[in-house]
Amino acid sequence: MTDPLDDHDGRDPDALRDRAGLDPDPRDDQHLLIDDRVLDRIVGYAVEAGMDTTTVLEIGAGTGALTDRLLAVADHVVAIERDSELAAFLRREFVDAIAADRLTVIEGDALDAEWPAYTASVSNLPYGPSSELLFEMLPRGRPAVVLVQREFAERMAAGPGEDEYGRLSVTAGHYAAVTIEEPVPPTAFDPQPAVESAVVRLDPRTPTYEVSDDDRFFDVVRGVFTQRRKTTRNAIRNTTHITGIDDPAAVLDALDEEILDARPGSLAPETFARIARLA
Ligand SMILES: C[S@@+](CC[C@H](N)C(=O)[O-])C[C@H]1O[C@@H](n2cnc3c(N)ncnc32)[C@H](O)[C@@H]1O
Repeated sequence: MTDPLDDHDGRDPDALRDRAGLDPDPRDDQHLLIDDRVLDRIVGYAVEAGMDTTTVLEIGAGTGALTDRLLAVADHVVAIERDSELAAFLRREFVDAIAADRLTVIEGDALDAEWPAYTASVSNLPYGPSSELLFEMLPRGRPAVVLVQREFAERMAAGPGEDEYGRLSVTAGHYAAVTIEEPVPPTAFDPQPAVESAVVRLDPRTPTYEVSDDDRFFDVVRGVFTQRRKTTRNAIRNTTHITGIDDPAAVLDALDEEILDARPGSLAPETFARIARLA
């Protein structure tokens, strides 16, 4: 990978943490990324993928180690941070970038705050709400590079037949191609999380299948995967209260035996779309 931050002498993450003078609290999902190389590579993945960096949204800016590197490649960065002391620190630390109208700091919960229009999102997401935040992000159709728990990343990126394949894979894949760029060990953070993390790239795409109604499609995926150990035939029969399928017999009649005998974990997203259309 070429290094888009080659000429950028990034702020040292340890020095940022010391200047902020706060003890990051894991109960508030505060795991600061302190490995310079990982920080640089996260930004590198966005640049290499050709993401439009006119306005980059960062959720959970912490002490600004990633924000600093984003400012080196973006025209404008919007950083949302829930912790009021960290938001105040960011405003002090990046006073020049704010004055130059290159950085906006929004203090608040990213699940409640109004998000600005943005061209790409690059974030070390808070673990607790990462799923909700991603599903806020994905329908907006903007590319993203996010750091999330590795197990979560693997479930998002999995394909049919893989152990991790499930509702999360089909739903995320409906909006974007999901690529795991690299695993990140707990030692890259302060304080260290209990689990491994991974950097994930999300490239928005239009699905190769058609659904008449996204919500109906997601209900079918959710319902059928609640019975992942059953055959698809039984999963469709048993979950009409979730899928909203009015006439399961008609849906079963229209599907091939091969699909009906298979477990939900081996069905391609196209097949879920077909079931949703039949429903
Ligand atoms: C994993 S840390 C990342 C910090 C920094 N970006 C870094 O990479 O070192 C997540 C940050 O998100 C903040 N945070 C947690 N929940 C949040 C929420 N719901 N909305 C906005 N920020 C949140 C935490 O205070 C913390 O600063």
